[in-house]
Amino acid sequence: MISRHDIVAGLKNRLIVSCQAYPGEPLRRAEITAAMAQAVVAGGAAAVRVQGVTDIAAVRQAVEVPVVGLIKYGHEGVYITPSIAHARACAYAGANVIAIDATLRERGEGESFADALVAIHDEFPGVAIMADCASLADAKAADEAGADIIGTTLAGYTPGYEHARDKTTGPDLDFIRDVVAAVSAPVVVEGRLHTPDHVAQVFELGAHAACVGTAITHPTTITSWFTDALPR
Ligand SMILES: CC(=O)N[C@H](C=O)[C@@H](O)[C@H](O)[C@H](O)COP(=O)(O)O
Repeated sequence: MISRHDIVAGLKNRLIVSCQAYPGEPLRRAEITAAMAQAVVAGGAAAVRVQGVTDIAAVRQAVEVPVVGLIKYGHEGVYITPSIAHARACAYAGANVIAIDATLRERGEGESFADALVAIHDEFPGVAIMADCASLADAKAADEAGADIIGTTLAGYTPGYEHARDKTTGPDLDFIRDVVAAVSAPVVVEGRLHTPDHVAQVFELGAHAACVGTAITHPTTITSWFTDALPR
């Protein structure tokens, strides 16, 4: 079996594509997510990021590339794989990498990011952990805890958090620069990468891999970018 270190090494200089539809949206069906995953892999995606056990299981069957799994539980506070039980569910569904909120915020179950990391590494040694961070403090703590990947996913999305960063238009380049300089784990840049130029920029800053969601797989938002350009 391929080790979690090999999974992460295989993502170097590659693109991960997040295939997610949100609650109530027309594309929110596992077979559609699986087809979307196949489509982005055909375009060169080296891994796919998928939310929810049903979608993770469907995508695991549909593509050969690593699946970065997460469970969103609610949409406020700590909502990305907020407990060890959620992380376990991702692993059982077939995720090769599990994305977990790595902010230093309080969480309901009282389990920290580090608790979840230790539990999953212990129970599923082949599964890598991606620390979804919102701040430099999160990234340093996650690196210290032994995260396999440091992700910039949550920068700009943690209102009220003492370490919160403003939501930049496009990627938060200052944050990315600081994280790359501060941690030893590979950095996957995720969040508001809307153009190929954004992707090129973050690799220049030292990203290990880039993860793009909305700009590739969320047609409602992409359409609104175009309708916003129509004459009024
Ligand atoms: C903040 C949060 O909950 N991010 C989520 C994480 O899984 C997704 O909604 C994003 O689409 C994903 O991070 C990719 O980012 P972007 O869609 O900007 O390329």
